[in-house]
Amino acid sequence: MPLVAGVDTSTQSCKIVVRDAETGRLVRSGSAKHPDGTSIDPQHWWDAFRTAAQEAGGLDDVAAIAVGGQQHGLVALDAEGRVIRDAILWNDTRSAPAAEDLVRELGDGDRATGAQAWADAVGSVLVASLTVTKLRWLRDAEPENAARVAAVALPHDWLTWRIAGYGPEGESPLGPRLDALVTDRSDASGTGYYDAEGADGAGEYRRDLLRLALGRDDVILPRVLGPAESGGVAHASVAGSGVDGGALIGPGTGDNAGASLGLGMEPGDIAVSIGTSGVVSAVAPRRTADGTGAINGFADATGNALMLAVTLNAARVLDAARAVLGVDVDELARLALAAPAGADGLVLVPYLEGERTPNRPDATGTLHGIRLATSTREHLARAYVEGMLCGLADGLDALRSQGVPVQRVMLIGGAAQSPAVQQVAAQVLGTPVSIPEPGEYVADGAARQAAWVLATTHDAGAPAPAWSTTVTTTLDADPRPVVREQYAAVRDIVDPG
Ligand SMILES: Nc1ncnc2c1ncn2[C@@H]1O[C@H](COP(=O)(O)OP(=O)(O)O)[C@@H](O)[C@H]1O
Ligand SMILES: O=C(CO)[C@@H](O)[C@H](O)COP(=O)(O)O
Repeated sequence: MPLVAGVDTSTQSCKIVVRDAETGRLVRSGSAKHPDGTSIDPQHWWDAFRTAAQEAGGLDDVAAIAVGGQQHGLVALDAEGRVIRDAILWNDTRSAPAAEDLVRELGDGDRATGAQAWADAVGSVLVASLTVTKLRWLRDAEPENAARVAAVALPHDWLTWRIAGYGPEGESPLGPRLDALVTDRSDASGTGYYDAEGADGAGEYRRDLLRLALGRDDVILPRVLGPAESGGVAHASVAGSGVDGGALIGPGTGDNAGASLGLGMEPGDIAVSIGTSGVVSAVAPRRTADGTGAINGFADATGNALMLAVTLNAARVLDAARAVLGVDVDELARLALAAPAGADGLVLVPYLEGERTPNRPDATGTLHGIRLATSTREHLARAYVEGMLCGLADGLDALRSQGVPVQRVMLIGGAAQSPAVQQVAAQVLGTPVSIPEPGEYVADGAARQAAWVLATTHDAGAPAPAWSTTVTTTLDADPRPVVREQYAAVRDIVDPG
């Protein structure tokens, strides 16, 4: 049976799965870490990809490959295909003032008008995460770099381009063919200069908005491929990666659309992903245009919309708790579950890295309700888990308020493996919580896309392969209203909006 590879070039690491194209059976996998930081030389992604590919036993035998990746990061390339500066990632908030400027400019000076205009145009009100704000920041803060920009890519576009053999002269077999850059509708929809539903539903770049941000629009943007359209072939001599020539390359995806494809999500399903970002997402036939900014109206990887609420503070909140307490993930979970729901009033508002939803780029976290009785390791652990999940519960409410049906929640991402996260999720989200078997669902979605691309070489209209997802545990809803009530009270004190 042919094999396919799926890659997740995420914030913290690169993960690769090799699966049977027909059944979806996992055959091999590998991963490698990325350095910390909110701006990073993309060379690290390439190095991590090659290491992960080796750990996965090489990719010589795969018939197709696709890359899912962290969204929004700005990879600015010069005419020689060189990265002009470190990529500025989705969780870098330096462009928050630029986002505000762009919102007001589109509203002729009025913020509310501008916010709705961006939501109508591209599905999202601008915050620092979106690529277009990073271009405005570049124009203002680094005009010499801005003047050198010949092409703008996202992390998954850039890695796909390198796998195809393109890159700077001397570092790649095929050289700097900028017009060979490709992307997909899902990741393009997170740039802020692509309307996934424009051009009668076909999707179109909004070069006027790109020009508004950068001051010019004479830059190459990746060609947007269809959901199962091949972007070429992996190059045979990609040094050290083990990708053999002839492997078809899929369009790739933004990571959240990748997870949605990997999980096989249908309307009514909600994915709650707890990785570096916290993401509450749902597939819908059309996006809404939420002028409040709580919901991003992106595209999925199949032709639908993907509605998301995204927080900056998720798994790393728990990493911070572990650092404070000096414990590993198992002990953090044990401590959190040893304290009562609500932690006797100890509440964390977890804006440790600023926040995106709500849009508070300069906010800091707050620990409220410290008393002698709550000054225990157990209470602290519980407060961190509950605060992080309450931010996501607010996101789920925002999705509901946009009319998104909520039938079941699937918990994924690194921190979803924590028993404390699982149990507290059932308490604060107010829905049954399903835990799919541990896995890399973004990489799985990319692999499924690769299998889909492969299938279309025999049958142009083939559907995505019907791989199944195994749910290992389902927790009944276990609502504890006190947790969200006291969180909301403290949140509204520290962040009156
Ligand atoms: N059992 C666990 N409990 C809590 N956090 C965990 C656990 N396992 C992994 N993590 C955390 O999950 C994060 C990595 O998740 P991942 O989804 O791979 O992130 P990303 O996709 O953003 O790179 C890390 O911050 C890690 O510490
Ligand atoms: O910004 C978003 C989505 O809008 C994030 O979800 C990024 O796409 C990063 O994802 P992870 O690496 O945390 O999974």
